[in-house]
Amino acid sequence: MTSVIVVRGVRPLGGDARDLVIADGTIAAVAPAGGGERTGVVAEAAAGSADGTRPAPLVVDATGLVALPGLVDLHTHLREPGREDAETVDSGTRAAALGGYTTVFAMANTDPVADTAGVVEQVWRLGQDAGHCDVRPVGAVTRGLAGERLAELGAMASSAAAVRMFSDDGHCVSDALLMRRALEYVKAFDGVIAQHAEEPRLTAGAQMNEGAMAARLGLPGWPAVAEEAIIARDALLTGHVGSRLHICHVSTAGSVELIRWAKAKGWRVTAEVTPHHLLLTEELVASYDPVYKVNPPLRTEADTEALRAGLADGTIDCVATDHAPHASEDKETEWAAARPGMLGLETALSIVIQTMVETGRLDWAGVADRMALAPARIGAVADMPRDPASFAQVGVPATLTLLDPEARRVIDPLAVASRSSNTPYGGRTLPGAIRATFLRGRPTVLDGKII
Ligand SMILES: NC(=O)N[C@@H](CC(=O)O)C(=O)O
Ligand SMILES: [Zn+2]
Ligand SMILES: [Zn+2]
Repeated sequence: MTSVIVVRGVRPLGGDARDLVIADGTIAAVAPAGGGERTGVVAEAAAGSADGTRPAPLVVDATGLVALPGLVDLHTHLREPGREDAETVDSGTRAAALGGYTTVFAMANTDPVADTAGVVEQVWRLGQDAGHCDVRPVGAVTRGLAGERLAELGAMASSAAAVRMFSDDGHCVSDALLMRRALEYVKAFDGVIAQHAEEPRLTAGAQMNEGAMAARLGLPGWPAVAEEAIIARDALLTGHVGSRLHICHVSTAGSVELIRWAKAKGWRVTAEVTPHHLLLTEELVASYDPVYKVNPPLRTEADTEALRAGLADGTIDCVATDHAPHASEDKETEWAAARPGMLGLETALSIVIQTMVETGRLDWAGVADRMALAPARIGAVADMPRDPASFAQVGVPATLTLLDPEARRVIDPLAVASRSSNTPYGGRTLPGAIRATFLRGRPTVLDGKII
């Protein structure tokens, strides 16, 4: 039996209202809102069939909602295997679907580390079993994230998980020769190395952004140059070997300049920025509340401005959450002992609306590009259209999310889908709310709730 869904009155990328008919996972018909009743396409779908061979469809009233392509997160920590008390593949992908995501890339810093075909296949299967969104495992670059010997990159690439992105995230691949070898290795299958850019000698003992604020608070500083030195080095390396480099969680104005320079050279460098680095600044550290402790650290207002400008002009290709759940015993402690990292999946789109849409820096097509199309290209996600408009056209897989742009919601850390509660937005009122998410025609979220 074919399952049919009729989405009424939705505005793809904020444009004119449309009725969409979804059948067998793909978009089967698109008509001006209400117009399909006259031409019969939507009316026929909405009626089901009299003889019962086709069931009455699910009708979703999407009046006033904006449709975007299903969001893609290149940087999620799902914590399984190893720290299932903080997050599981199931709980993390529920959070993802509720945030409008249909694909997440699961970082390799689990226990055991995702450095073999066995572990990446396990994570990939857990994602399939949970069914809330596609899970694409990221493989470790080095064995055990130890930075000494390359992991089994080829075996992970040819495994069922078909790994294309490799990262030691949490750690920097600081050895230049190892980084060069990794870049060379992944060229064979057009893979990409995602670098956590942090020169470890320059950040030993660091607790927050280096500068006047750190001096005032008496906390050891994490200088911008520790990030920028690695970006410059790796851009040169990737240019030299002709491979693909992706920079994780870019956090400084100087990094944006370096990436602009590398792209002008024609080198294959891409970059992501997190929602929290677009919005939050180091002033929050004055509270000594570890919910604001993150790596790289929150920076200055000038940095957030440069990051917003870089994302707007495409120097920074995409937004990635760096969703980093931590159990309360690892977070609710004194600043120096707390683990770095914050939740992101359920609030990312809201923060992008606040920092990029409401400020006039991106329209909905721009949001679709930076949160879905560009990350899909970087991570080699199949089935993503090449231009923002075509995700809601006849014949394409119905992988999309419906957003109420007028909604306002107050974030309650205890009411999130994630197993952890370390959101930095607790008590804040954020714009926008996801009402529904569809993965290849199957609803994963309806009425703002997990299916
Ligand atoms: N961002 C963080 O502060 N923490 C991440 C690791 C990382 O992204 O570097 C984590 O795994 O908790
Ligand atoms: Zn990192
Ligand atoms: Zn991370």
